[in-house]
Amino acid sequence: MSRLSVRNVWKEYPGQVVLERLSLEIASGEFCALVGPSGCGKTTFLRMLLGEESPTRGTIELDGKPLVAEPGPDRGVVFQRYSVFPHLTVLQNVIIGREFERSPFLGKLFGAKRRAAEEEAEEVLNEVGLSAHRAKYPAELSGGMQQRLAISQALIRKPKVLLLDEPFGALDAGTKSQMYELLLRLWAEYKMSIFMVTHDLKEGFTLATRVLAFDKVRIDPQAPGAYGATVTYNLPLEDKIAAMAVA
Ligand SMILES: Nc1ncnc2c1ncn2[C@@H]1O[C@H](COP(=O)(O)OP(=O)(O)OP(=O)(O)O)[C@@H](O)[C@H]1O
Repeated sequence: MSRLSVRNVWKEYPGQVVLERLSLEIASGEFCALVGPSGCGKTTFLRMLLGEESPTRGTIELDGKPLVAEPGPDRGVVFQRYSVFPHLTVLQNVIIGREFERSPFLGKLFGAKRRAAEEEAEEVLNEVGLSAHRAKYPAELSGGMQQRLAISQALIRKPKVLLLDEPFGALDAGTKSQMYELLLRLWAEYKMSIFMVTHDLKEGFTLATRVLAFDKVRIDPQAPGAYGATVTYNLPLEDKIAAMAVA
């Protein structure tokens, strides 16, 4: 389960209100697309969900519990630019996703735990179609393959919530549509909630069960930082939600 409650959340940086009066109730397992003009705080919202940033005011709860102020294993994240480590092989890159989760300070796993992590990594690579490339380094992979690797790093932690920041922005159209199929399959299989920032409205409507549009409703031309953005449209895509309930 991963029900998200956002209650009257504000996020301010010195001299700038980024987000204001944000209130949302998102059911477990939904796929939300976050859209809106550049700089309106979509990434900031994702970073609050990840625990990298805290709200200045208001509360965010996951399954009725306040989000802890640091990234937890229940949340995985994938950015537009590949977050993979260039000096590690594909397999090692996935295992490290597990190592960071288990012991963020000590890192390495040994013995039976290491073997179990290797097996899990092999399984995830199989899911995303990268098994045959397990011994390669990221530089030897295409952009789409690198993004599949980044998704694998997040998936090995079996997150309840997957956060995606324009994950397909750098990919060509053909690779994108393959990635859409993969992501929808993984979403159904892992039963995660997904929050995905995208600049591509069509992508949002294709993939998501709910589109959240961020924008400013108040603007003071003399003081551009005085007001923040909020969710101006919260559009449930009823047919997709119905399909999700059946699956
Ligand atoms: N750590 C920070 N300190 C100060 N200001 C910040 C910080 N992080 C973000 N901001 C500001 O918050 C605003 C929103 O940034 P954010 O990256 O969330 O927007 P966005 O909607 O994701 O933009 P884009 O679509 O261009 O990626 C920007 O004006 C940015 O400069």
